[in-house]
Amino acid sequence: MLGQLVEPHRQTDEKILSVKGLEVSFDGFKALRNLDFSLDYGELRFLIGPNGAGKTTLLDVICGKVKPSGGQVLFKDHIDLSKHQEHQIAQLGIGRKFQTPTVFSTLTVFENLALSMKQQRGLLSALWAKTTSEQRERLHLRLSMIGLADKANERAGSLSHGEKQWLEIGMLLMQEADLLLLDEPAAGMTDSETEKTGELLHSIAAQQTVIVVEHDMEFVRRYARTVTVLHEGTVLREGTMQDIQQDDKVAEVYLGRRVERGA
Ligand SMILES: Nc1ncnc2c1ncn2[C@@H]1O[C@H](COP(=O)(O)OP(=O)(O)OP(=O)(O)O)[C@@H](O)[C@H]1O
Repeated sequence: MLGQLVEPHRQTDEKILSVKGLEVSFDGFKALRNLDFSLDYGELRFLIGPNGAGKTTLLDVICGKVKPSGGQVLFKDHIDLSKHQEHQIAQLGIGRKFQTPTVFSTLTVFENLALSMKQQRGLLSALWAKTTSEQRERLHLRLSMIGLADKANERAGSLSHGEKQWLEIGMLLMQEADLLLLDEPAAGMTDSETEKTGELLHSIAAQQTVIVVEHDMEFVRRYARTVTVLHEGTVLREGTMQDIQQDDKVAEVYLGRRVERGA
């Protein structure tokens, strides 16, 4: 099982996510229109765009919360996500983390992670049954990855906001999701927590694929590899942050209004 965690990325042209001509309508209003988007295995992709651009709606479609009115969303080149319910999509290997952490505050950090472990057993037996040595190894690996190894026995409720966010990311990692969808993972964090989060995203992307929706342009500048800019429900531009910052159209619709250009 541990071998899965260090599996090298595949070298083929296979995409982990491939979105074509995606349309989403809310009572006739097109929140997403003719949107094309694809993601290679092991990518760390930042999704940015002005308010109402469609970022959350795109994540909602990927995780099954919103059904498209047109187009195609393929996971691993062969799974049509529009045909699956939200819980099935989670089981298929797509994990979503919302902005507000939802950890079990009366349980310890370790127990929260153990409960999230991908397994056949029910919740209670997962908590009380003995973990195998292999499972403990996975738990400790994730604990150190999220920087909470020395807080394993503390109640999650006593953690700082940033630590709760990391714990929740760790819980997603325990589910062994292949694709993680993170909504503003560094929101409300201190500077040092923000830095650790940026580093954590990069270490996750060494093994899994990550999409991050982000408003904090300083965070994007520091940690983004490839950035996709959405505007009015479709992709406006895609490229490195440097490309994006130099793009006049992006400056016009987005960056110019939110951040000083070239800063
Ligand atoms: N359930 C809904 N019903 C009606 N309209 C919706 C619904 N959800 C989103 N919208 C609209 O769809 C558009 C895209 O919204 P979305 O939340 O995806 O944008 P966003 O890029 O995530 O914005 P923000 O950065 O402000 O979170 C907006 O105009 C929004 O008002």
